[in-house]
Amino acid sequence: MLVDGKWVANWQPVQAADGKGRFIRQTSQFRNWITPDGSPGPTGQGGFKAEAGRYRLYVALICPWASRTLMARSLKGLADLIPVTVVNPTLTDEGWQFGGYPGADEDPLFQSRYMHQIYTRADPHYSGRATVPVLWDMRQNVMVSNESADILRMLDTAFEHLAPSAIRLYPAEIGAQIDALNETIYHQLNNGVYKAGFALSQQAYDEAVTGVFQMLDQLEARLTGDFLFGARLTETDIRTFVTLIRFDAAYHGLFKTNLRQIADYPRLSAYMARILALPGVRETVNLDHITRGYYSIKALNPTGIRPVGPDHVARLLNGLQAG
Ligand SMILES: N[C@@H](CCC(=O)N[C@@H](CS)C(=O)NCC(=O)O)C(=O)O
Repeated sequence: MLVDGKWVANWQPVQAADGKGRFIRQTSQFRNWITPDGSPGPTGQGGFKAEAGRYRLYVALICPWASRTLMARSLKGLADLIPVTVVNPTLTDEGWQFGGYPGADEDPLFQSRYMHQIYTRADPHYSGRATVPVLWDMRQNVMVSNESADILRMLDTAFEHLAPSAIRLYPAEIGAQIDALNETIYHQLNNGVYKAGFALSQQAYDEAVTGVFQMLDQLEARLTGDFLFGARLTETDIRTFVTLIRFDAAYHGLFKTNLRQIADYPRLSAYMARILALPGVRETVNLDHITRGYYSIKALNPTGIRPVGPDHVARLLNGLQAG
């Protein structure tokens, strides 16, 4: 991580835990919003007007939080307006690295070697982890946001006048319900799998894994329609999908969330395939980056050996053309 702009200690997945060995995820620090006219958003500073080609999204294809934003970018038809840079999936001692792997990009803006250099460019005294996603303003050379939940929301509304879209990921009239379901899914599932995988005690693991499967059971029961809120796709579906698609291939083995697989849940499996088949979604999923990335986390898998299966995820993805 960075302390006062300097990289300290080799990269470790867990830098913070509570007294009971529970993994604590850090809070994002760059919280500005792009808006249609550059007026300030709910947090941070103003001055980030929606413009074609002005902003760049830095992502890792292994990362569910980054993939949320990639999916929103695709589904909202913003691919031509917001270019993307993909980091190398392998976690190094200095965190995310650019280039050097099929499907990974060099940093086109500053030729940085590591993602942490983007953070010190944004703030020479930054202290914290150098996470993805990062939304970067190429006009002012500043970081707009490193919080995927906020980026999802701004992509939903800010560019509407430049790229009108029939999809509304956060319809105001069900906003409160979306917020409430997001919250539970985040704690029990999205971050729940990480809490299981990065637990430093049996108790912390037991608590986390119980939450994960309670959530999956609840979602299986809830899914009587196409999506979690019935016929329309919302951001909650995106936030759920990114965890489901990684589950059998990575979390089930590496994070020990192995009571069941998603393949054991008929409705969740059909739901995952339904979302995957939406235009532009398949292209945001790269199974090679996902397995390579997770199984490169040395603290959990010192040899870096990547398991061969399960092959049902690959079959599902290959059935929908390679990406
Ligand atoms: N709250 C952030 C979390 C992002 C995050 O934790 N990303 C992980 C990858 S999945 C990361 O970049 N980790 C690198 C690190 O922790 O050093 C968000 O949702 O945008």
